Amino acid sequence: MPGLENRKKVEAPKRAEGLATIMAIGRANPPNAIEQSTFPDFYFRVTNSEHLVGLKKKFQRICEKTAIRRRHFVWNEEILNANPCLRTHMEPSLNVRQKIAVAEIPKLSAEAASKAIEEWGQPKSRITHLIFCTTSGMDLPGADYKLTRILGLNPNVQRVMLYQQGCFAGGTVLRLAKCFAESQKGARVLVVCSETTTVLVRAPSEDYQDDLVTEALFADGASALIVGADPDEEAKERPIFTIVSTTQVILPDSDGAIGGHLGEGGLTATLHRDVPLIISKNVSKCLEEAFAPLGISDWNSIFWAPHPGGRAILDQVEERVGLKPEKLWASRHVLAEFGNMSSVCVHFVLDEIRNRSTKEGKTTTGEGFDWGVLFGFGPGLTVETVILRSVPLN
Ligand SMILES: CC(=O)CC(=O)SCCNC(=O)CCNC(=O)[C@H](O)C(C)(C)COP(=O)(O)OP(=O)(O)OC[C@H]1O[C@@H](n2cnc3c(N)ncnc32)[C@H](O)[C@@H]1OP(=O)(O)O
Repeated sequence: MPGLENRKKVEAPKRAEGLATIMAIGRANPPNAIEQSTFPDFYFRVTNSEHLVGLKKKFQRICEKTAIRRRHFVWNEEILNANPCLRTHMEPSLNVRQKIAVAEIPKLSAEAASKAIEEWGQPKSRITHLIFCTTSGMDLPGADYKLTRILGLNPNVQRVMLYQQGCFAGGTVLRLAKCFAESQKGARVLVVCSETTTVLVRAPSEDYQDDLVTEALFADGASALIVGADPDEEAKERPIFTIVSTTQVILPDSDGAIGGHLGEGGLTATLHRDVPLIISKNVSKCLEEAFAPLGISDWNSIFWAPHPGGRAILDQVEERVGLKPEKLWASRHVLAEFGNMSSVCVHFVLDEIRNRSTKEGKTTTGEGFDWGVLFGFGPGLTVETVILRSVPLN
């Protein structure tokens, strides 16, 4: 049949030959930074909650246990004062939160994306796909559209917008980027995560003390990566990590352990006390399944990039898996210096790992190790496991 051959050509675009690689990493934080040691005083003062003496003491205890030193926010005291509904516990405030997030999320992402594009060193016109992920500021058209306009990307860039995924999505975006990069020769995917606590910040309440952990942990930031297969050596494209495999799983007996509900009072998060236990109990199985095809079972012989959701999660993973104390240094560092920036964190962790590897003269971008693992943890409980391969440094 004469038309059949043409149809075959249409149906089978050329795939990339190699695996997807991360070619650049950019990051951004808003300028307002608050030291965790002063945060309880600030938070209780600005929300007119100083009379809740016991609650403040509890909040101080939680803040001290977070192992966070500093967090950045797009909101500041002036914004809170100008919008009193953000300083109450549950007053209707979604319109105000939306307005701030819708304006700030694209700005923050543009800063991170510009840095990634600069490191990549190629013309923006080579970007074929955009994956944008945020838990804040749903809007039409979305933050993916706004970023495309701000950066001046091609109008035919193929966009995917992921709203409301939570912290595991730092892995999800890599899973999707790998699909795009490998299924179309020459594809270059701009991956962006941008998160703000504008949806979360509210006054403390005696009646809803679970919120204290949320207020003590989360922070604002953005990350951007360029992902593509078959690096163009002539154009000086240089891979940092290869994305070898990706999987997502819902953990057993974890229903409702992490959740978030968006309503008139903003996003209320549920973080069950057993989250660190549930994650640490299941990490070994995720590792065994992911690394079995590679014949790797010594978890100290790989580099580690787990989402620093909270200090207790890192502590319990380290203990259960039998990791040497230095294995989680990058996740602990990002937690300490930036707090839990949800989907953004794991990309900061990768950036720290490759930077320190270069600085300390290691043989590979993965601290001298060949293989590594990135874990996204989030609502469900859902885990994203991403196996990475480092690149030799010379
Ligand atoms: C949003 C997403 O999609 C993905 C995410 O990243 S979700 C975030 C995941 N992170 C977590 O779930 C937090 C993990 N937990 C931690 O890191 C630690 O438990 C912590 C830093 C919060 C506290 O440290 P700790 O070593 O457990 O200290 P501990 O002394 O036991 O607890 C301090 C106080 O916090 C309270 N607390 C601990 N975990 C709590 C929780 N999940 N909810 C409410 N209160 C909690 C304790 O009851 C205790 O209160 P008192 O002092 O009044 O007794």
